[in-house]
Amino acid sequence: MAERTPLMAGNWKMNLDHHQATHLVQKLAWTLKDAKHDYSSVEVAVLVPFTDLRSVQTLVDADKYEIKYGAQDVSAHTEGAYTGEISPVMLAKLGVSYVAVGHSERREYHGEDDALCAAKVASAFGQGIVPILCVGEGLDVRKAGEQVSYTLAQLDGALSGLPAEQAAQIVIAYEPVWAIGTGEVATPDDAQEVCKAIRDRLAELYSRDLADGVRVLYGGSVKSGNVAAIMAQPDVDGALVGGASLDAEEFAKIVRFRSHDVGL
Ligand SMILES: O=C(CO)COP(=O)(O)O
Repeated sequence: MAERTPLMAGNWKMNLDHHQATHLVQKLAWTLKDAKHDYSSVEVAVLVPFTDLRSVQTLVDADKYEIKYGAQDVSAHTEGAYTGEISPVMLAKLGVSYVAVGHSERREYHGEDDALCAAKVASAFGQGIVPILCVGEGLDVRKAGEQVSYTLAQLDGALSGLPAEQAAQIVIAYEPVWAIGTGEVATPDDAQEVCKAIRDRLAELYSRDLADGVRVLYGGSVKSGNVAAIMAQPDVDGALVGGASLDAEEFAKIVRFRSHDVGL
């Protein structure tokens, strides 16, 4: 099986202005440095508000931090009369590595559908930015036991037409909507069930080899106290962390999930 470097990505959502962003990234970098964190063993990224990106870029470049950064959304277009949107070209100029696409809050509050997600995935890749495609079911779907088919339909829709070279780079985040910001974390088995189904679908759509190289993250109320059990699942390759990523020490503990077992 291909080696997959775990990715811990903090999704700040609409929190922290550019001053606060600088403080948090600095504190995170120092905390991880003190702990001698090896970024090649667990990759670290923060997905920040657009208005924070330039400040975060300046800091990361100046201090040569290994923390990656990204945005929380991207336009499906590269330029033109799209008031309020942000082009992937602009994001690429700011050195972003990742962009979230299709977060459930975008789907719910902005009516984003799978076709738009597919366009945004293509738009990000067009500028060399890796999309973190978010999928996951709501509570009604979970109660009906249809979480796998529902999530795979979202996956199929957003990957529609995506060439294998790009699919090989994508990151998928399984975020059950009922576990987001609710404190109700999916059990490790719940996370594994859908993350495995996502990987199996990638194998069907592309190849087993490709699927084995794609990172599938879990998101939804991840904290330092529950991350190790979730990461122990074979098909979970990291976490997309909301609330807990706003606290540098807590997020650093999540990044260092492997050290918890040995009490480091
Ligand atoms: O939506 C999420 C990350 O994208 C999860 O948010 P919480 O970690 O706050 O539940």
